[in-house]
Amino acid sequence: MTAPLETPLLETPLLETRGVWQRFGGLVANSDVSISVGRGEIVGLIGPNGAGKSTLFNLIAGVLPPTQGSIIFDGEDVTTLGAAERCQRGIGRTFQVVKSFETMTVIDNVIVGALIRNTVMRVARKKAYEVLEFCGLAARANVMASDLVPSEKRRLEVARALATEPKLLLLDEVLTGLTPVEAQTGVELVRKVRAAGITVLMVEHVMEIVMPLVDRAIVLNLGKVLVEGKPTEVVRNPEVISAYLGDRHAVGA
Ligand SMILES: Nc1ncnc2c1ncn2[C@@H]1O[C@H](COP(=O)(O)OP(=O)(O)OP(=O)(O)O)[C@@H](O)[C@H]1O
Repeated sequence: MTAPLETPLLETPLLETRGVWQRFGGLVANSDVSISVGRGEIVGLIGPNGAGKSTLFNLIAGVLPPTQGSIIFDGEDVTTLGAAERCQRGIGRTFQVVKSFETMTVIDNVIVGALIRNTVMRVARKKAYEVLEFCGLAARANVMASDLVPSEKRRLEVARALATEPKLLLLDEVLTGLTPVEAQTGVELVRKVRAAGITVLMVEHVMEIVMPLVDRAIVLNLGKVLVEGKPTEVVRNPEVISAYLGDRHAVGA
């Protein structure tokens, strides 16, 4: 008789939040949030200002411990691990407010990320160059980060996170505030990231850009998951239209 097969790891989600709460004093920023992200997916996290998206990112990345609930990453409960340990496990992130080191060169910024995996400087530098090429920033390697234009700074944020060799990349509004051409370049970069085998969870406000890109959208409102599903379903959902999108995004409007 053959032994029953264990569930292959490939079929388990890469990320799960289970009943996650985050309270700041009396304010409930995340309320019983349970989401999952499958391996190889691009998932969009959307919702109005103050819905709790950045808070959820911080809980997933380990910046904050949740008040309640657990975070499961790659089959492991990482709830009590700090941000550096989660980065080691394979959670990479960008920040809504660009956090690159302005007084360092572009390549040195990326080396900081690469050193998390490769402590030999020569190896980290090589990795950093590869990542800059991947992100279309190789020609800017030796300029100061402060001299980059805003769209390049966003790509540098992505490059820094990619240099840590994540399994999951959390992108916090990397396409916001860009021209349509720059945003399209950003979309292509996100597609390349997924093609490289990296799962993506992204917070975005620009629906026209994010909806064609994502496989699934999760809508947060008032700290709770309002709806999740295929982008085409989500944009037609009356609750989403009323809480977030407004009539201008309603199908046929
Ligand atoms: N460190 C904190 N201390 C107190 N309140 C906080 C803190 N961080 C977030 N909040 C509050 O939690 C709520 C959710 O904020 P959060 O930044 O997660 O929302 P968001 O969906 O990311 O919004 P936006 O789209 O504007 O970035 C807001 O009311 C915010 O003021």
